[in-house]
Amino acid sequence: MEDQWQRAYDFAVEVARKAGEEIRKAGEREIRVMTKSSTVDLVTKTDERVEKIIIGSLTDEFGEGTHCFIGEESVAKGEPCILTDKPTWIIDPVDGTTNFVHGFPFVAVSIAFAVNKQLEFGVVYSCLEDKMYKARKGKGAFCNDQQIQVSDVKDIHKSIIISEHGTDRSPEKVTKTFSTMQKILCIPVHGLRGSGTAATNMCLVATGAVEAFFEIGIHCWDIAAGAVIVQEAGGILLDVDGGPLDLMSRRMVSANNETIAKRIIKEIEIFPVVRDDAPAEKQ
Ligand SMILES: O=P(O)(O)OC(CO)CO
Ligand SMILES: [Mg+2]
Repeated sequence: MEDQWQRAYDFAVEVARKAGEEIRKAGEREIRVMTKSSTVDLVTKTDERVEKIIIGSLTDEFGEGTHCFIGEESVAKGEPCILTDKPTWIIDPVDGTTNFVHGFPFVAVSIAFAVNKQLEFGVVYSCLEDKMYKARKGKGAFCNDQQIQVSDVKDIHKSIIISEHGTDRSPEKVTKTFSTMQKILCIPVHGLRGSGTAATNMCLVATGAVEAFFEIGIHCWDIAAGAVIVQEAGGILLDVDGGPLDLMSRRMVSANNETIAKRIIKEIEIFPVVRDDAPAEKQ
């Protein structure tokens, strides 16, 4: 049924906007910061509250038990992170929590929807910029209702690449991350950037502001919505080894085209990360 999920898509946009308003208001008050996997992996009451608002709104709309949820803060509290064939919402209530805490102006709500393990649509609301990015499979990608498209640059020397440092600060991983960045910078490319939110980074690929975003260590909720947006804007998604993207692998290259993606992949120093869907004892 072609339009089966249109209501869900439209509702996701409404919910993302409501969540973004909550984040904006919360940013005007004092923010109490807690930590998760390390002292630089930050979380706030706003992350937890906004995730509850999103899941609560979706449950009220679509009924208890009809849809599954993978939410960053629910998983942090022990909920499973397994993608099944059932209709599943993949949610990051506050992507860019560190930015939110510091008032660095890129913070996004990321909501994706998958059925039979295939992403149907994605919504990223960059709430401090008031930019609503959305895309539904086969229907194009939009920012504030204007259709968006990736850049047509094929020459890596004329590109801007985005990446992040992540929250794992073990010296081996930081060394590999910086070594990759150094090699890419010295190709040379026009520039290296990082907005501090994976969801926004992917939207920047989708609008053509940058040619590629890659990262090892991101989670499925950081990239699921952005993945649909990049693809619908004409871009591609790959694993850092050049294979197909695996949403649960915590590794991703998103790019405007294969030429740029493959050139970046040549320079990426891969390090191991624990999959999002690994059993709890391996996390
Ligand atoms: O701010 P969050 O949701 O922890 O996400 C980070 C990466 O995990 C930025 O994308
Ligand atoms: Mg995130």
